[in-house]
Parts: sequence; C-alpha cells; structure tokens
Amino acid sequence: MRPLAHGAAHHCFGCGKANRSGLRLNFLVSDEGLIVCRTKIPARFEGPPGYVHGGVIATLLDEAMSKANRACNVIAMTRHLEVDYRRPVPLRSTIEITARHLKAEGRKHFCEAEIRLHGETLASGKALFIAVTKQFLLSRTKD
Ligand SMILES: CCCCCCCCCCCCCCCC(=O)SCCNC(=O)CCNC(=O)[C@H](O)C(C)(C)COP(=O)(O)OP(=O)(O)OC[C@H]1O[C@@H](n2cnc3c(N)ncnc32)[C@H](O)[C@@H]1OP(=O)(O)O
Repeated sequence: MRPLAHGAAHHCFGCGKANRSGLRLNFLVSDEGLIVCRTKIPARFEGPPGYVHGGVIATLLDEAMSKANRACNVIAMTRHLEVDYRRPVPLRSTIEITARHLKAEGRKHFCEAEIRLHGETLASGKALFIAVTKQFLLSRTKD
C-alpha cells in the first residue's frame, strides 16, 4: 500500500489538511487500486450517543469511493449514493474504510465502499460518479 496523492482541494471536508474542522482523512492505495483508510472519528461528529452521525458515515464512504476514482486518474462528482447502515459506527475506535472502482460506462463510474471494525462490516455503500473536467470542478474557486 502507498499514500494516495489525490490532489484534492485543500479545504475538502473529508481530506483537506487545511480544514481544521473536517475529517482530515488519509488514504492508501494498493497496486490493484483498493483504497484503504484507517481512522478514529472524533466525538464532535457524534450522532446517536457514542456513535458516528449517519451523514458523516455517508461522507466517509463517499470520500473513499471518490479516492478510488482518483486512483484510476478519474475526476468525478457523486451523482447517486446508496448507504446501508448495518451497525452503529463507534466514535474514537479505529475503523477501516475500504473502497474500489468497479466499472466505467462512458462518463459513468461505479464504486463501492465499506466501513469495518475488527473485521465486521458496519456500513457499506455504492455510488455512481460522473466524470467532469478540471475546469468544471474548479469553476467556483475564483469567487
Ligand atoms: C489542479 C486541479 C486538480 C484537481 C484535483 C482533483 C480533485 C478531485 C476532487 C474530486 C471531487 C470529489 C469530491 C467527493 C465527491 C463529492 O462529494 S462531489 C459533491 C456532491 N456531488 C455534486 O455536487 C454533484 C452535483 N451534480 C452535478 O453537478 C451534475 O449532476 C453532474 C454530476 C456534473 C453530472 O451532470 P451532467 O454532466 O449534466 O451529467 P448527466 O448528463 O446528467 O448524467 C451523465 C450520465 O449519467 C446518467 N445518470 C444520471 N443519474 C443517474 C442515475 N441515478 N442512475 C443511472 N444513470 C444516471 C445519465 O443518464 C447520463 O447518462 P448518458 O446519457 O451519458 O448515458
């Protein structure tokens, strides 16, 4: 596994190092394109008492899947996201998030992701991403 150089925006809520209130996730990638992130989610992202907020769980899955696209040199935005909340995700425990790119059909990219704790799947997701140009992605950054 090696660190993923994803070039994502510095203030990204999921992975931006400059976003002090964000999740500041770090991702690894295998030679086969499997994305892995091990992290502990801080208490400020609480939903149910002691557990991660459901919106943050969706973010973790979405973020990991977007990195699976990046590992394929694809810049894409999430168009459709499905989340299966199987078990609550505890705060402050080391969870493992994995994601992979499944297939491409033209601009459409299909990915899947999971969150695990001690080998048990707590949440899983699938998403459709649509490839966009760098110009489209950066069109708001000059405002
Ligand atoms: C120096 C710079 C470095 C850059 C460094 C890179 C940084 C890398 C950062 C990446 C960033 C990621 C960040 C994390 C991922 C987010 O969180 S992204 C944020 C959340 N997502 C959004 O805000 C996206 C909002 N949606 C949109 O802007 C537009 O819908 C999109 C995604 C651009 C697509 O619009 P569009 O280009 O008009 O595409 P559209 O024709 O509607 O659909 C395309 C195709 O998908 C099909 N489709 C649409 N919906 C569905 C569906 N639900 N089921 C099946 N098919 C569907 C359409 O039928 C169409 O099919 P074809 O006709 O092509 O066969």
